[in-house]
Amino acid sequence: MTAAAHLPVTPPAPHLARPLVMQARGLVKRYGHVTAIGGADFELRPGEIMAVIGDNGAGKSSLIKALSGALIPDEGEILLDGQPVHFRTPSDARRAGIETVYQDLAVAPAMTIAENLFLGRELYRGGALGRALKLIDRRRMLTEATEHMKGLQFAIKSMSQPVETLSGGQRQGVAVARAAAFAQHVVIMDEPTAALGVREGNMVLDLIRKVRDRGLPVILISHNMPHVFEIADRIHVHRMGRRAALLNPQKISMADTVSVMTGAIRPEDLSADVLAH
Ligand SMILES: Nc1ncnc2c1ncn2[C@@H]1O[C@H](COP(=O)(O)OP(=O)(O)OP(=O)(O)O)[C@@H](O)[C@H]1O
Repeated sequence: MTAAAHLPVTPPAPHLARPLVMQARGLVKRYGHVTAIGGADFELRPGEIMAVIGDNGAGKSSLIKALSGALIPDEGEILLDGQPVHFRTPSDARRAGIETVYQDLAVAPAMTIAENLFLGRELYRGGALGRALKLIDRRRMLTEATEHMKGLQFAIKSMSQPVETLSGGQRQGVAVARAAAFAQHVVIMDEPTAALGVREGNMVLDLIRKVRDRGLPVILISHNMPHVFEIADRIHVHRMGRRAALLNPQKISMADTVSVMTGAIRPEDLSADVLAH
């Protein structure tokens, strides 16, 4: 037996042992003289809500675009379940199981909730011929939409209701529910509560928590600090094109977080206990 076999083995903390769902290393994106992403790192663990915060122009959107295939980085790498991926379009990212909910609601108001849930992924009846003839299986879409919404405890009377009859929060809820239905790996949400009132914003936060609790990790870009602190497991602070700090919202105050974001507190001056691991 070798000496090493006698060494005590300290198992890593359970959350550290979990593999990363998504990781970005050293991402760079330049537009002429402007560096939108300047060597950014990012990581996402299974089943967590990772908030991404940063001042205007910090480069949050650019980072998210790189992770969702809407932008091709000049340098760096993105790993999904530990494997390098090279997204050239948002469809590439969707095919890899990454769904994005954009700030400007991507719902079709005149269509029903069920149709919106299946928008671009309609179910057809009658096999290959039915698909060729575009025989949409409305009944199955309605049943599956109802089941899915029930699973998320989304209280809506009828899935055949046109989305234009819903409140802003409910519409955003439909967009979130659609992302949750099709995402295999990651849901990215860009300011999902920005245009909503207090009650509706809370409803969408609840829905995001349910998505997380069903095991899907969520990346949440938000300027709304109370929302971030209410819902995030970890906070990625983006500043000047890169990750400035990874914070633990259970340990750091909202005021200090904002100071890190604006540069009033240098990340290296933070005490170790407020950093997220
Ligand atoms: N297509 C582009 N062409 C030129 N410059 C760009 C482009 N996209 C982003 N930038 C620049 O890159 C920097 C980061 O922009 P980005 O939109 O990613 O920041 P942000 O943190 O999302 O800002 P905001 O919160 O205001 O949306 C800014 O200086 C921006 O002007």
